Amino acid sequence: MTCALPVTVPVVDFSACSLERDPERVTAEELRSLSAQLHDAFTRVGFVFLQNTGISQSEVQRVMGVSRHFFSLSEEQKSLYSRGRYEENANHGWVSLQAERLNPNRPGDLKESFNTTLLSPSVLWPTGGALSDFQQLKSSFFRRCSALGLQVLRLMPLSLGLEEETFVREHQRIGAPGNSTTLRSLFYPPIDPDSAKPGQLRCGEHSDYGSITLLFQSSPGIQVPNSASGIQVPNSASGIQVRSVSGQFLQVPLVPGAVLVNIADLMQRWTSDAFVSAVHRVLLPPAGDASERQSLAFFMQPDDSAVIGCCDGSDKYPPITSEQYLRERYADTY
Ligand SMILES: O=C(O)CCC(=O)C(=O)O
Ligand SMILES: [Fe+2]
Repeated sequence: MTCALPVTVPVVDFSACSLERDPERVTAEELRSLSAQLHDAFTRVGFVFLQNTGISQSEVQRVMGVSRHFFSLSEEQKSLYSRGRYEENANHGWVSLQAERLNPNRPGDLKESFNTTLLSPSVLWPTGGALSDFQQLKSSFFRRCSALGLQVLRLMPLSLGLEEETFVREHQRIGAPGNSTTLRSLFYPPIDPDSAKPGQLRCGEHSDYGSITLLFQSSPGIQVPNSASGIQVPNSASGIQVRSVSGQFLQVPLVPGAVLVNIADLMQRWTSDAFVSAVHRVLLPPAGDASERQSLAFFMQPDDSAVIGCCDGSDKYPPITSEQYLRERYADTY
């Protein structure tokens, strides 16, 4: 019998491995303790809040601010930067409202987004006026998130009895062709719930695709399953789908200054289900709430050619390349 305890997302003090700290000065005991706290969160909930990471609230606000200016451009202007225009990586660029269904059984999500996947010189960036530092802010935030994400990926193997570089060595090409790690700015416009289609959400139920995701939110909205012990993992050819048996969700609070980190599907496969890639979603605002919402998600993805098997040596999931897995998931979404 499973006992469905209500879940809260743990909050962990990350100062020992903050980007501000000299990595040479971190003690083995600090690494062990942080790794154990991540292990607890990732096995029970799949989500954790990290405080004192070195990424400041003002940095986050600047990136959200410049993103907001971009979203206020006309459709015609934004379409110059549409997703799908680069051969080096199809994911880079702007995605319009309702173009994506993260839950393929629902109408298109009521969100717009801008994906930064490539930092290469071929990229056309919006410029001028309020967007003059768009490229600089996005590129530098991308690099900061990458540095933080790699710190987390370096801590994770320790608690699993694996070698420190196990996950990091498959993330060598972040920001370059051959890796699809993406910084995504999301904009959820104000909604009149009466005009939404039946079943339509801001962001439908889904799990993320890659290794881990870092999330920064302007206001609460994201929901996770409210019961960890009811999680089941059907093993299907097209990928993992994690659901809480109860089907109920918990509203994640906002922890000011903290980064929400979650496990994604390829990491769940990699760890033979030790770490949980939990389904999450963003509902429409309640009736009468005309506020907009923004978030920044940094989706870390192993290099395209990385072959993800099970690191415990089991054959619970067949090996799959990072690129193949991502391609299958995009096919479900668009
Ligand atoms: O905007 C959010 O808070 C979450 C978005 C999300 O889960 C996603 O884009 O994968
Ligand atoms: Fe997500």
